[in-house]
Amino acid sequence: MNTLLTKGTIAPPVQFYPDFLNPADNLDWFTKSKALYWVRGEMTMYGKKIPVPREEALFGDDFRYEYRGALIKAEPWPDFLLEARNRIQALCGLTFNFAVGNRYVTGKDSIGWHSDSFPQIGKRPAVASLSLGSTRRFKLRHKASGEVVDYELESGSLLIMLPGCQEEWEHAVLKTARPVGERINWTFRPHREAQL
Ligand SMILES: O=C(O)CCC(=O)C(=O)O
Ligand SMILES: [Fe+2]
Repeated sequence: MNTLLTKGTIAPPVQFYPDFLNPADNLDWFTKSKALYWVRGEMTMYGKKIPVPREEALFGDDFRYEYRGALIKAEPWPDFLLEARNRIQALCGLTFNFAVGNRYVTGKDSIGWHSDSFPQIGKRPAVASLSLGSTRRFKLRHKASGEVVDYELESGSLLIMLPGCQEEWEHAVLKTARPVGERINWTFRPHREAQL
């Protein structure tokens, strides 16, 4: 399965495991993910409050986290998500204490160009991204050159953004007019406890 679409001259600092999950866990974890409590939040754009174009769910170790400007206590890990976190840690030797779930219900749901960088995530973080459900296109754009590299993230695939990826690249899952089913993505991240 070759899911890298564009061959650029600059290789993004990622590790890609297209078949990370076995078929049984793949289906089971998608079903369990869908059954969690998801929230479509609000964000401010040009001074206006608009719905976030995806649903979110946050889980993590027993810490206080800062998310979208608010201090939150992440929900405790569901068993399957802890298992996912532990397997990913064992694979790459990095540690993650927080997971952000994004649920893209239709092709209209998306996440715009951004980097996962804010003080609490620490310097040069690694971020591991596990995809479940429908395939969506994940784009990486090199900040300095503008070069874009696309990955088709199929269900059960794991893409690890290594240190340097957030600093030198942006990423996005853009809206699509193609008929696509629901997709859930989990990003496992390091996160320092927020200071009050
Ligand atoms: O859905 C994805 O593949 C990416 C999600 C993402 O970039 C994020 O949560 O910061
Ligand atoms: Fe991101």
